[in-house]
Amino acid sequence: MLSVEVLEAGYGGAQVLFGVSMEVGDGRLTCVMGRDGVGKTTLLNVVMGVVPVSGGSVTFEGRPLTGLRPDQRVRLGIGYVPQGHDTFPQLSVMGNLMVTLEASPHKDATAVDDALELFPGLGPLLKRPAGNLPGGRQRQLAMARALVTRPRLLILDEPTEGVEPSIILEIEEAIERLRASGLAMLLVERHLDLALRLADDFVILDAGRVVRSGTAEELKGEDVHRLLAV
Ligand SMILES: Nc1ncnc2c1ncn2[C@@H]1O[C@H](COP(=O)(O)OP(=O)(O)OP(=O)(O)O)[C@@H](O)[C@H]1O
Repeated sequence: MLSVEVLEAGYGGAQVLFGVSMEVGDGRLTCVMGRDGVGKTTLLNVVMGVVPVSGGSVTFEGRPLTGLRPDQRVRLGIGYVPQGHDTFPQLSVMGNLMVTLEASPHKDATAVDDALELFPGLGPLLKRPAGNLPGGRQRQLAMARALVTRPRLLILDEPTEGVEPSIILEIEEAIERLRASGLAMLLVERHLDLALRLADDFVILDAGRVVRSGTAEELKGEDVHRLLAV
């Protein structure tokens, strides 16, 4: 579904990713892990076209993404939930979802119902300005917005970072349900226990290079903690 090959990327003269190759298979969840600053977010931003590549390629469903803008990648079927609160803070929860629906290629309102069904905690908050919601609810809204576009690949950058424990559970459940529905996902997650519960496949980065990759089963016997410890 998503194929990254021998990717080189960075910011100006500062190279961050060195020959990174990885895949997300149909209906599979691939988790990218690694210490702070190893290039996880940069990898996601390259897939979305936010950071340009200086070498290698990114292919989605057999189509090279080179030269496509982020919004064009969304239209092709890639949903992206970046780190932090990716919502329109002044708009209500429903307003956030409707704006996204209007910008989506399909304009099928049942996509809003489906997204809200996945996050029942948002139901009583539909009229509240997004910027006034607790952090975890904002994160759920950002995920709901990405889902309204009906992506075939969903990219999540640390969806549980800074989120209240009770809402972390809800987010984990939502990711499990999306996985059961067959949605392919690319996830950056720093909590190894959570990642091991959710992921089919792993990619571990260190200093911009892939140092381990494989299925969750293959990785269980390895000393993964060593690669993630600060
Ligand atoms: N916009 C930017 N301009 C210049 N350098 C950047 C920019 N964004 C990130 N970097 C640098 O690129 C490197 C990789 O950062 P990146 O955010 O991809 O790491 P990460 O693995 O996602 O870490 P974290 O979990 O801390 O976000 C770091 O050295 C960082 O300082």
